[in-house]
Amino acid sequence: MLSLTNKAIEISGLTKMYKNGRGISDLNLEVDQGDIFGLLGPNGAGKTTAMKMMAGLMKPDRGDVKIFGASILDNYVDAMKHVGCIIETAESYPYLTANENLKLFARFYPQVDQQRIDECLEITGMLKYKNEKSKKFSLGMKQRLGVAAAILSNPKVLILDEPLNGLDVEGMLDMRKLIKQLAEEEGTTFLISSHLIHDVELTCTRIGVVYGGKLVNVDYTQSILSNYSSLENYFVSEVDRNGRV
Ligand SMILES: Nc1ncnc2c1ncn2[C@@H]1O[C@H](COP(=O)(O)OP(=O)(O)OP(=O)(O)O)[C@@H](O)[C@H]1O
Repeated sequence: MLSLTNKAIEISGLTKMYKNGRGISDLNLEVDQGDIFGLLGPNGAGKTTAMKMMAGLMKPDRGDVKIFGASILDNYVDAMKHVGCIIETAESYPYLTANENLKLFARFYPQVDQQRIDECLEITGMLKYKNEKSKKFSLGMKQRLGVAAAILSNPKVLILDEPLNGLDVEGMLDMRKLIKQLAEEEGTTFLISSHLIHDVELTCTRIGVVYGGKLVNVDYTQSILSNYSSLENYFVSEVDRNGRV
């Protein structure tokens, strides 16, 4: 049975240390339903490692992640039922069309039919490219196709690793709009990682600063911006407070 909680994601003591001593340790975090939560941190801070464990792609050394009350360790199938993700890059088969790519993904979900595929293409602005091969797509179009694949099953939680990475200004604006639209209209909860301060500021409702393998602080974007002159200043002060590595 899933518990009736408005906590979309509950992370406790999540730890993964690689043999070289790097990774992420003792991550504790709760993300409410409808939040657009941003993990902000420099390259190598541990964001991708944390997200891989949240999406069940990597086994933690310690700790657990619950998605709507279901543990990824004890109840993986129920936990993952609610999750769509793009970790590292949005992969697609280059010689297949957008539609054919989505049909391949749809095989995992018996309830996803051609109508839902078209809906996802429409939501992500890809319907007009439905029958074009993905090898011809720009990075932004590939990212959008990745999001279309990630939302096929109507997941309540979307985990997106650097979703704005490599996009041009228009691509970023589109992707940001899409994330906000899904949060507002579908109530989707987002966990996003980024090393770009400005992106996180404009996209996320809550922000967690990750630095040197630790989550150093969590706050609402509004509250940060009312206490600091910019998110950049907040970030620098949090990093300094916790000791630079
Ligand atoms: N498979 C691995 N083996 C050993 N070390 C690793 C491995 N994967 C990542 N690391 C190290 O763990 C640390 C965290 O990496 P991670 O990819 O989680 O960071 P990140 O915050 O996502 O960075 P980026 O923004 O560059 O993607 C880094 O120091 C990295 O070098």
